[in-house]
Amino acid sequence: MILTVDVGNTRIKAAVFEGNTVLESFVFKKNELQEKIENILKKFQNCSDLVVASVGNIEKQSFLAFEKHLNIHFLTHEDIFPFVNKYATPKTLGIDRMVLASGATLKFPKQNRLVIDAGTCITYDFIDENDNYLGGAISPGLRLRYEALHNYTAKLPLLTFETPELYIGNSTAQAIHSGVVNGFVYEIDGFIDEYRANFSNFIIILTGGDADFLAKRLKNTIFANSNFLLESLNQTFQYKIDND
Ligand SMILES: Nc1ncnc2c1ncn2[C@@H]1O[C@H](COP(=O)(O)OP(=O)(O)O)[C@@H](O)[C@H]1O
Ligand SMILES: CC(C)(COP(=O)(O)O)[C@@H](O)C(=O)NCCC(=O)O
Ligand SMILES: [K+]
Repeated sequence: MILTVDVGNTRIKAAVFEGNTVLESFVFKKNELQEKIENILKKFQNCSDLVVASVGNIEKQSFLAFEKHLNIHFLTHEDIFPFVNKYATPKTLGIDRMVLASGATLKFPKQNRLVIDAGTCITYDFIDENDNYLGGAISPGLRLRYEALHNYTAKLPLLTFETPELYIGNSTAQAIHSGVVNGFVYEIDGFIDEYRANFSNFIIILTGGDADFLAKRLKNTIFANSNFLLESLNQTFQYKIDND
């Protein structure tokens, strides 16, 4: 059994795998890390390895207390990945994006792949059919857009997500919901159209905290898998064992 942990900038996601099957998945806050992992390990005592990808401000030290129970693998750029990294600044590429690219490469061989992760940020990652990781884009995620409008203006309230009634927002609240939510959806559809115009034989993977919401609203039909990062962590770990 493998325990995978994804430390994002908003939340921590974790899942226990037996082979390729998810036995249980968890979502929690950063200040709950120690307690939640302890509980998971109490419940799943056969976990042999803990595999972590962290882009949040949680470092390897936070997991060392669990070393008496299982092996800790804190993924870094030095690990082995199944793609050729063509990013001009490979050392600053987010480890979450590397794991997503790795999962897409292993799960969908010999085709162009676009991974869209709608989390704190939206990240776009493109791996071509020859397994070259080319890069993509980073933009503010849904919640971050609401917060940015509030934090960097004098008059805009902090709203929580609501589906806009129209694209012509007829009040401050409706204008914000239209700008944030419709803007978010238009952006992603726009990027997908751009990739489609340039690449054929091409798969899109949508994941992250806003994936399910998005899948219903995008004009492009996409299959959403909110566990894709955790599944990719599990697969990246298997790949590391097989190739080290
Ligand atoms: N309970 C929740 N807490 C925070 N964000 C949530 C929650 N449920 C859904 N979301 C959405 O998930 C997005 C953050 O995604 P998530 O995958 O948790 O981010 P990260 O991987 O960067 O930590 C936010 O834009 C927000 O709209
Ligand atoms: C872009 C990110 C902040 C996304 O983080 P997330 O939304 O998953 O919490 C993260 O992948 C990161 O810190 N990247 C480093 C810069 C780069 O990938 O080029
Ligand atoms: K992301």
